[in-house]
Amino acid sequence: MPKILVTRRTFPEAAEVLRASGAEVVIWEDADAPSHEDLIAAVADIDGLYAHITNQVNAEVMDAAPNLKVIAEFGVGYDNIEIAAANERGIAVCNTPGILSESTADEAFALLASMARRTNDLPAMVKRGEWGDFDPLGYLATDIHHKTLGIVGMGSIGSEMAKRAAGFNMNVLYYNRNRRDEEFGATYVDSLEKILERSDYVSLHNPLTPETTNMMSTDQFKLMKKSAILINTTRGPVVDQDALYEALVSGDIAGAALDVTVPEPIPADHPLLTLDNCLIMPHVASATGDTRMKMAMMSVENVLAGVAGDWPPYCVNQTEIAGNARIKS
Ligand SMILES: NC(=O)C1=CN([C@@H]2O[C@H](COP(=O)(O)OP(=O)(O)OC[C@H]3O[C@@H](n4cnc5c(N)ncnc54)[C@H](OP(=O)(O)O)[C@@H]3O)[C@@H](O)[C@H]2O)C=CC1
Ligand SMILES: O=CC(=O)O
Repeated sequence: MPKILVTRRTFPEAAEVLRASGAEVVIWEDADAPSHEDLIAAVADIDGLYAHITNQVNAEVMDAAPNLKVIAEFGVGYDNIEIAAANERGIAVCNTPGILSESTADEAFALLASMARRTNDLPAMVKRGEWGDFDPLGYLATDIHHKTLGIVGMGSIGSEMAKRAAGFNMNVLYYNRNRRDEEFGATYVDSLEKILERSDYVSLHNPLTPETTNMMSTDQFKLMKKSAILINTTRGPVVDQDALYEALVSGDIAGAALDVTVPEPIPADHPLLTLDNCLIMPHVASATGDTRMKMAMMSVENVLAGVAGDWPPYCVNQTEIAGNARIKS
């Protein structure tokens, strides 16, 4: 009987499908995610790992799990998994692409709109009783319509962002390393520098990789318009947070909305939390009930296929491990 570890609580429906497969299923139900040491202890005899962003699944974890055949990440980003180590060991790595793109773009666009129309800071002012008499020059916001949105990383989520921006009559630019065939009305820009210079809003949707770590730092903020707003719903380390703080305080950019930070959770005394022009959400862009349920079911499908010796439907390293895959040995 294969054994599966689920590293966070999950929907009862997903747990039921896992258990109905006949596998032995262990679900980490604690409010806190397992520590790295807890994870190492818990994987000793597992065949499948249903993993979450809360844990780094590195070579050390993989070496503690000699039977591990498949890692099914609950999410599309899998930067928390040491993919080179999985490839070396023939462990299949899977994710949940596509199904969360619309919810994630909804949140990214909501962050953009909130920063533009000041739903981030003005309600707090009203609650403090500081709403003065009507003032034609007071509480001024920034338009969304006819402004330029720069999308960095025009993949599945970036494309959904472009569609939303079109509905708001925005001009849309995008930067990818490769120009797309389907552009959703957006205009391709061939460098990060150019898109930063030209955009009123910059929304990040590229994955976290060694190349994109600290991709947004002091030099990049200085290229942006002083009126520009940054939206980051991809991964915290894509933005150099110290440089962002300086840019927000010095006025190099006007504002930032972040769904993701370093670390997560961000400590309550972090300097970014003192700024009115910075809005921070607790990594929830995909977090609607419907979408999270679909992600859970896709993760279940992936992990069950892997422990049964089949290629998981959303395997990201099938080509790399074709010759040494544990699920086939
Ligand atoms: N906050 C949240 O809750 C969520 C966050 N995410 C994050 O969003 C990311 C994107 O997801 P998704 O849209 O599905 O991924 P996709 O793979 O569909 O799209 C990623 C895009 O980024 C581009 N890209 C890759 N590297 C670079 C680079 N160095 N510079 C510029 N563009 C680059 C790719 O194009 P090309 O290869 O041509 O460069 C591709 O178009 C995930 O990796 C995850 O980190 C996802 C879901 C929810
Ligand atoms: O952060 C979430 C993801 O799906 O990636």
